[in-house]
Amino acid sequence: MNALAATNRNFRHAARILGLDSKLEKSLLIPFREIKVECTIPKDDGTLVSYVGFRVQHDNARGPMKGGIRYHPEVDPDEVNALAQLMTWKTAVADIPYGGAKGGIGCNPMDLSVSELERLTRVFTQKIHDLIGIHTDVPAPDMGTNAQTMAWILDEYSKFHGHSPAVVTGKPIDLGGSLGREAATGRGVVFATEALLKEHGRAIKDQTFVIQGFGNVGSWAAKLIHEKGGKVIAVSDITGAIKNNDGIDIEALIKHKEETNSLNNFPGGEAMDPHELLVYECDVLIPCALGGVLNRENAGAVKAKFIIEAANHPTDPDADEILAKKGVVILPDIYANAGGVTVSYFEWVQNIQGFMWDEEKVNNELQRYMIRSFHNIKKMCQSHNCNLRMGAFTLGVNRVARATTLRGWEA
Ligand SMILES: NC(=O)C1=CN([C@@H]2O[C@H](COP(=O)(O)OP(=O)(O)OC[C@H]3O[C@@H](n4cnc5c(N)ncnc54)[C@H](O)[C@@H]3O)[C@@H](O)[C@H]2O)C=CC1
Ligand SMILES: O=C(O)CCC(=O)C(=O)O
Repeated sequence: MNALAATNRNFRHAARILGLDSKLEKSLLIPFREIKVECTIPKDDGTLVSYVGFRVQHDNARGPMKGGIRYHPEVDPDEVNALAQLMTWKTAVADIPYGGAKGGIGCNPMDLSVSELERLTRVFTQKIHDLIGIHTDVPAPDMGTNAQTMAWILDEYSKFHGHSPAVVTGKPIDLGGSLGREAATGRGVVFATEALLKEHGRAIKDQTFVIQGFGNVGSWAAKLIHEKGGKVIAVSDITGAIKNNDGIDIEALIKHKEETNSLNNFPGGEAMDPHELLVYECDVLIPCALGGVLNRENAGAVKAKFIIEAANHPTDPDADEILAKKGVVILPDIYANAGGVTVSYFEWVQNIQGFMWDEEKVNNELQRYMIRSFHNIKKMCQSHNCNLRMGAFTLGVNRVARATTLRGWEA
């Protein structure tokens, strides 16, 4: 099922549970604005190449729209729409004063040189600079983008609007980025995992973990789990997959990846078929890469007891049903990966105040926000007798619905 159909289905299910009025339901579903722009750049060899850039601004009832920008060959309008909508519910679940947005360019960043990536980012920013802003829409990194990408957006935007560090988050520290933002999504995943496991009488140190994706989110999650004594027994990325049932030395794997740009030939692990990874025997499976990776084809074979959705929409609704029947507990994306946007909020607050927090404060506040949201989700699960995904969706949708109604927008 495509990402938008899946996200709409989850939203409608939550709206039904909440008994939302049909007009309000419709207004919450329709995006505020969809932007599609041509981005043509000269390649390093002088030839011209054109890409399509998207920014979908889904909802701003609770505050400026917020969400990452993705560079990936599979970026398409439906997926960006779905990801923007997920951001609206995610910021509401985290109870931070934002709406939701997402952007992307259909390109393969691995095929572009650094100067080509810079040109592409600057052209994209030129095309959307009037539609983003500190109090309207604040981009951040996502798959295929990073702090350097945010630095180029900040610089290009500032040419039109004056120095504006708060227009993007996930920036380099030297340009007003927050300490702790780079690790925040992975760290939030770990706080969320701890909260869930505690409820089941377990702890990270007693569990085995399988992680798909070893970029920003996957590598930080793996590193922090490893530090807490959890055994990471299999890891994959776009280059391949490795396993070691005695536990992979994650620090050594990070070093190997930095040196070789690949997981292959890591001396502390054995190569495995990447398709086997999601169905490998473990306690906790953490998808940290693409959407839709758990679907009706593979869900029946999943052996994990817990799935922590660090990626956005890794589980499609067919898989959700199959996994529920098997008793697999799923911690949904709009909660599990909210650590990134939560620290983005802290970064934005620091930029607006012109005051920098130390890293301990960032991490402590992040933990407080993640635990608070977990308990709020559990309360919704109890009130509505629903699973964690619907607990999170009803929590988020209800908050946005209340803000919409208070503004008088629903009629
Ligand atoms: N960066 C952030 O702060 C946040 C990211 N997310 C989500 O987390 C996921 C990962 O994002 P990042 O780590 O930022 O991206 P990234 O670009 O830093 O890393 C992505 C990783 O996925 C791997 N990958 C790509 N295709 C794969 C495949 N077919 N099989 C296995 N691995 C594959 C890549 O090799 C890379 O290791 C995405 O779904 C993103 O939307 C969610 C919240 C915040
Ligand atoms: O940090 C942010 O503003 C957004 C992160 C993001 O794109 C996400 O949570 O999926």
